[in-house]
Amino acid sequence: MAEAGETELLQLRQEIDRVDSEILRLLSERGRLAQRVGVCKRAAGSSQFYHPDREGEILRRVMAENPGPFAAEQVGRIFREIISAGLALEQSLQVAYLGPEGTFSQLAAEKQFGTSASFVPVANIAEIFRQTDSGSTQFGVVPVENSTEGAVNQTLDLMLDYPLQICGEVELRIVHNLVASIPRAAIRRVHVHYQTRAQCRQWLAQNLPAVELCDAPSNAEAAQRAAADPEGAAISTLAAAQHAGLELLAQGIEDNPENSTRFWVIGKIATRSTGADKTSIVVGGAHRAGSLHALLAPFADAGISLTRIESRPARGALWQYVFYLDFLGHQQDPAVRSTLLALQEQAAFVRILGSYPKAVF
Ligand SMILES: O=C(O)C(=O)C[C@]1(C(=O)O)C=C[C@@H](O)C=C1
Repeated sequence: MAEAGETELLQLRQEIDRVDSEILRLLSERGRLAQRVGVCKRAAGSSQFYHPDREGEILRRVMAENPGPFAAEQVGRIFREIISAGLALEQSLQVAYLGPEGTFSQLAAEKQFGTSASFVPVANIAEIFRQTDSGSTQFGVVPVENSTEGAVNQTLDLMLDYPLQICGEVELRIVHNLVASIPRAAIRRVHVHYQTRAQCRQWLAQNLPAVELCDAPSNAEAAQRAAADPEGAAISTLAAAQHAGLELLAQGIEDNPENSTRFWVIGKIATRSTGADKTSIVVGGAHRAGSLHALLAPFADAGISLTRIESRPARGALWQYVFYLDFLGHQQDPAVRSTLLALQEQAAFVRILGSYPKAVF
């Protein structure tokens, strides 16, 4: 490198060192403030240290103020980590998710809580509800719907079995990767979870038409099986691939580049209104003509946007249904409160599953 260029490089690195020291000073200051918040809460007799509503407000604000050059989502992720590290000084949060390690559920849990929380992988969705209900973990992260595959019915049904509340929402882009410890030309088998296989069908047909596709019970297990198979590859997350000692051969092989999964955070806390919230409810209508229309009319009258409607068979009543509704707004907002009152007059039953800040990024 020319001498002038080298001098500039040295100067720029000195500037970066100076800025890093300043960032560190401010991080420490923020950490101490978070500790003082913890002291205040304890003095007030509160044991609730995690506030997804407050975190949502902070992330929205810094992302809106972001002057660049980083993308707003990157800024959001960095601040999520800072908050997570601060919260770990106040309290160690235990969060149950659908394991094993390296699943999309783990990525979703980390996206919501940052990596300083303690994550507990469990074997199935029902176990996430059990652990959270019994207090073994304070929170759980459960999948609700995939943009390609639709609703996760088990999660919807379990919401009715437990007195837990939805206190957060996570949206995760689902990126699939071909991973292996052998070169692409040597692949004879691909270990893959059936949902992942459905989401990568075209790519597999075009790029690996001759390989055998072997069913695996999860993306993480697919990676483990590929690691033990001298002619095998897997489709998995990068985290699971790393865990299994596999290398990335092709990234982003899902057929639909918008492929996403939505998760709910379940727990025993209520959040306050932040101005950017959603509410989820379950309603059962009378078994008569026009009853669905009657259930939806109060929302239309109040100008409240429904973001999702899902029906499930009602238990113990043949050919009757309950409806899961998600809509914008918080149950503390006056318009939502009066709409819920109007709805209660129409419906056989209404259960509010929770109001929570909308996914921020
Ligand atoms: O404001 C609070 O209640 C805090 O505990 C501080 C803080 C933060 O770091 O900003 C930490 C954890 C909460 O989930 C929300 C915010």
